[in-house]
Amino acid sequence: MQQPSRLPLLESVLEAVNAGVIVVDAARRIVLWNKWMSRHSGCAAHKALGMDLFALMPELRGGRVEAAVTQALANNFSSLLSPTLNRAPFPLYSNPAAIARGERMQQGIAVTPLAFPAGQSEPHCLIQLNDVSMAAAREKLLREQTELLRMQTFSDGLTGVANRRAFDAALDRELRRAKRNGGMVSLLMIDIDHFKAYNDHYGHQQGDQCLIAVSGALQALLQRSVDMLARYGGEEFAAILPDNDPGQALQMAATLHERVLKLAIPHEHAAGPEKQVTVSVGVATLLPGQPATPAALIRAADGALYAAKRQGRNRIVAARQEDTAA
Ligand SMILES: Nc1nc2c(ncn2[C@@H]2O[C@H](COP(=O)(O)OP(=O)(O)OP(=O)(O)O)[C@@H](O)[C@H]2O)c(=O)[nH]1
Repeated sequence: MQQPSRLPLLESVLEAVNAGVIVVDAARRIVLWNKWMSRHSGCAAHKALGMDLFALMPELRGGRVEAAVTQALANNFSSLLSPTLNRAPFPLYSNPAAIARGERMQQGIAVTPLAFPAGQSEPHCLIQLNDVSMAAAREKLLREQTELLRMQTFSDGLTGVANRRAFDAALDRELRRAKRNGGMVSLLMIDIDHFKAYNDHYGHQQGDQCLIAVSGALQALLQRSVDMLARYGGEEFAAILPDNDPGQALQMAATLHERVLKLAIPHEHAAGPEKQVTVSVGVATLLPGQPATPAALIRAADGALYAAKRQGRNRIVAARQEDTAA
């Protein structure tokens, strides 16, 4: 049986394939521009053929696509352009709606020198393009979901500040760092006064709003990236202040205490004379070289908080330095 010519068959394949196919010659003139390219660029083959690729799409000049084409033609090197680094160098659109939105397709691009039998032809270069928009969108969604899960794992659902798990990890990390560098770590335990009475009087939902307002105010005051505010328990918050000495920690405790007062949240059974929500704060500091464990530092700050409660609430008490040591 006589074999039919393979050329028309190859041409049909090139036209039908679900990928962009461009071939340029040594002078970077387009010698092949398949249907996929026409459809997604809006430029028909009869217009593209014979043109310098970089005159047809000037924005490709000086970029990675031009560098890859030059490498292919001059040095016979292939290149794969990472879709992460080169999201959409060609002005290509997935569909008419995307054109209307001005939203380019994200592209996977391979640039390959075309092999001809030695000496038979000047070098040519094949550029293959794939629409990776869907894969990129899926990847973006996955990244967002991962970030959301990470946030949920380490943040408190009600207030959005760090949760106990994140607090434990951060305190451990900061104590290790302090030990390595001979640094300090201060810890504040902050507890809303008579919160049970607040809940009983105003209801649990308003209690939740109170927790959100107080944590938001505290969080806003912790400006350094190394500081961490966490919800330690029901109505108890903890602030880790790396590199803060006892004086600085007391100053920060006073600022936080004052800020909660300024919220002026009415509290019928308040600890202070103003009948508004107040906090008690316990402060402890690990000094350079002082042996300490997270448990010892928490115990010291908690003990100071307990003392503040005993002394009448709405106040700040610092732990004795020897109570901080492990
Ligand atoms: N609304 C609300 N209340 C909470 C939440 N978590 C804990 N609580 C309440 O916080 C209250 C804490 O009460 P206590 O531990 O007796 O302390 P307190 O009434 O604040 O008294 P002092 O700390 O001694 O001033 C309890 O009534 C808990 O039900 C929460 O997520 N939302």
